[in-house]
Amino acid sequence: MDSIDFRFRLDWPGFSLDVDLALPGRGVSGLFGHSGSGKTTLLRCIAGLERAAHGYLSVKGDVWQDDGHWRPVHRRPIGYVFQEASLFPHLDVIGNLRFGMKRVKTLSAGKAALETHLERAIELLGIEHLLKRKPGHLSGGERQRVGIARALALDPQLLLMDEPLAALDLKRKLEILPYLERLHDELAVPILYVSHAPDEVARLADHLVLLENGRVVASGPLTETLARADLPAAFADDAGVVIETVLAAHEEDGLSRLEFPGGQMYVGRRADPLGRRLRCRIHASDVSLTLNLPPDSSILNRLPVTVSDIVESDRLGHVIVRLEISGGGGALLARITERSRRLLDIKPGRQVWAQIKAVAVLA
Ligand SMILES: Nc1ncnc2c1ncn2[C@@H]1O[C@H](COP(=O)(O)OP(=O)(O)OP(=O)(O)O)[C@@H](O)[C@H]1O
Repeated sequence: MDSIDFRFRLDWPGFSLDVDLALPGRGVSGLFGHSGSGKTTLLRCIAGLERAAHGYLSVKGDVWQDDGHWRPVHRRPIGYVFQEASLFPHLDVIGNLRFGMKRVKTLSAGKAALETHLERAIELLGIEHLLKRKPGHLSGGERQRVGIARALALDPQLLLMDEPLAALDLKRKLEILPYLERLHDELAVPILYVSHAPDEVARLADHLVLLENGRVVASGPLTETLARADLPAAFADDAGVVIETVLAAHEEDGLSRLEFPGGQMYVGRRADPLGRRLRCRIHASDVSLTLNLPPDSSILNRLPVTVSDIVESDRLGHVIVRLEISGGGGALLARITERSRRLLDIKPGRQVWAQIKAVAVLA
């Protein structure tokens, strides 16, 4: 009852979409896939902008469409955030926010409740100081924050975000990511977040859906799905896992120590307080394997692991090795050459050391 369930089948010349999914009714579901895999088309089906020949959609038990019933787009309580927020240039920010709310009369609660949602959206996106500005006087990141606030002010039951950072340069992306994290942490509304940037999805999502040629290739909790040895081809150079850690200590030599079930890792000094949960990303290409612990290695982060799976890599002469971290700390992926695999006799069940060359702290 608390999930978002849908089935869509749509046939166009040269492309067909055929999906059947149940997504969690809370948190962020990342929808990842290469260009043309059907991510936008799927969001448009959910929004009611495309009418799939065979379609079913229920949001937390409320059926929005099935074979005999179709709720049109203006009666679906969704917020839709696009790559670029199209704001009315002649209206100031608050005018733009209020304009979007006019249609809400048909959707939900009374006026007072809507005002509360508007205030909350303004606060969440940190745009109080921008309310009187015209869109022409906003940066790309600020415009996008206004676009997200506009979607939230409608008190949506589902927030659809289609590559909301894709049009921004890196600096603006980094500026807006903390606001997206706030949405994730503080909002009860489920978010479907489309991106073709694996690191962005790894940072924000709890659940991951991988789409290829209009079909679902994988759908599951983020950490489990990223650690599957059979999917890295889809992620190419960005293949790698996410490990949830806790900041345990700031060491005297300028490093911070992160702990997780089964081990610990060191990263450059963090400004965060001790006890903070930090999500880390470890790319498969940053993990190498040794049979014994070399006494003279400069690599600090080394974990005892057990090989559980070996799959041919998308890169010629390489394999992807899945490694279970002892103590239930999850799994790592390593991309190594086929020659190294042979020389070290890497096979399922073998206990080895994983040397981690780089750990990126995502949040
Ligand atoms: N109205 C349409 N009629 C026919 N084909 C379409 C239509 N809209 C999109 N397509 C095709 O459907 C496929 C999926 O497009 P879609 O925009 O959903 O992909 P995407 O994964 O969102 O891609 P991107 O990451 O580039 O935005 C593409 O091959 C596209 O050319």
